[in-house]
Amino acid sequence: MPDLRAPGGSAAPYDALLLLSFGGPEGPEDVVPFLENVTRGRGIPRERLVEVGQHYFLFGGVSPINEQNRELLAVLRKDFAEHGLDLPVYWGNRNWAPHLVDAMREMAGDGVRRVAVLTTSAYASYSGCRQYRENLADALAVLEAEGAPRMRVDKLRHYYNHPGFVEPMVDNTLAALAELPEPVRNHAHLVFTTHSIPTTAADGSGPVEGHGKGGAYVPQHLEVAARIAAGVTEATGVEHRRWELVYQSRSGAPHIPWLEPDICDHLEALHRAGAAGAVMVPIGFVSDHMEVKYDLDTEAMARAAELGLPVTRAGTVGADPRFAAAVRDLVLERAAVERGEEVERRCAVGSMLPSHDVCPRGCCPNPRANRPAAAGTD
Ligand SMILES: CC1=C(CCC(=O)O)c2cc3nc(cc4[nH]c(cc5[nH]c(cc1n2)c(C)c5CCC(=O)O)c(CCC(=O)O)c4C)C(CCC(=O)O)=C3C
Ligand SMILES: [Fe+2]
Repeated sequence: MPDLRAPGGSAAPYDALLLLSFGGPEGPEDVVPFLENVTRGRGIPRERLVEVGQHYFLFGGVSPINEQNRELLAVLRKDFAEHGLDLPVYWGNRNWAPHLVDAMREMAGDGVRRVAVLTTSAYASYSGCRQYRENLADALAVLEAEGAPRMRVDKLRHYYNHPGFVEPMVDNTLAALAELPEPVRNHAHLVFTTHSIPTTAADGSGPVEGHGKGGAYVPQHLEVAARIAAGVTEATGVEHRRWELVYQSRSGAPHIPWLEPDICDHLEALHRAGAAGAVMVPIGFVSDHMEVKYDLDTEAMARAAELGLPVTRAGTVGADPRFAAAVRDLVLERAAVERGEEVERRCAVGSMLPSHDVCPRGCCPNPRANRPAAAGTD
């Protein structure tokens, strides 16, 4: 079979890669309109919005996410150029400029007709998967209404178990362990964190036939956590058996059940149980954006300091060159599939299979309404 990573691999039939992300405010005047975009029709209590607005104002109204996506774009373009992959990379967001629809309009104007899409979410869930597909359908509808030529979008598969995602996280966890005082290091808990979502959303995530009750969201995270813990154990020779998956950034009404425990409650429980210390490993995110800078570095770290519990935090993959190489691998793999070629080697580590290419009917359902979604069976 052809080596997917060989120089000059073909991206045909794709004309472009689109980086599709969440977006964030870039100044104080952006904060409220950004939050309005994020929460439109989602039943988030007003108090929570005021509170989250404060998180942004604490950082001058600037979310780190856009700058981090610019860095990712740069490293993707560099990686593609160095490997003879002639594929332009565009960027659009769900909630803030550069908006998805503007990126799509630009692509259409540049003659792009078929696009591979990378979302900055590695896992299955409504927020991280189908909602982006709905955003793509909305943008395509706008272009159609404007009389633009037809464009086809394909979303690349979930990459949580790609070695280019897991391996940098192992190194980042090792670095965070090394920041702990020596006597704590070998006994520290690895506390993996991800975005809490409503338990009903977790139950419906991923193709139901593949996961059944409980959905794919939690098992996918448990898989990544187990791989990182194993990688750390291998590198240090110290068995890191004590690890947990916990949740952060809960919003929504209090009477609706979301995934638990919360990171801050968990740190308290660790302290009560006499734990020596902990490393927080934010496996749920691709960059150190506001959910990491505020919810972990500010809030959870303050709780740890109150408790006197030594805690450090591992970085996310961000613009790691191995992640960029993984994206290239995913593009070349999918391009080969779309050309009708046999693809024998799909990179994935651990016990779960490489994710599906095309979201099957009914996966990651929208909890509020059945809306058109692109790049899937329904
Ligand atoms: C699964 C998931 C990811 C990971 C996958 C992915 O990346 O897509 C994620 C990422 C992010 N979430 C972010 C910000 C926010 N998320 C909110 C609200 C919500 N997130 C949810 C889930 C997720 N969110 C959910 C179920 C809600 C409730 C409302 C709803 O059902 O939609 C709110 C509203 C206020 C609040 O209540 O917190 C904000 C401001 C930012 C930007 C950070 C920055 O600015 O640097 C990022 C990357
Ligand atoms: Fe969120």
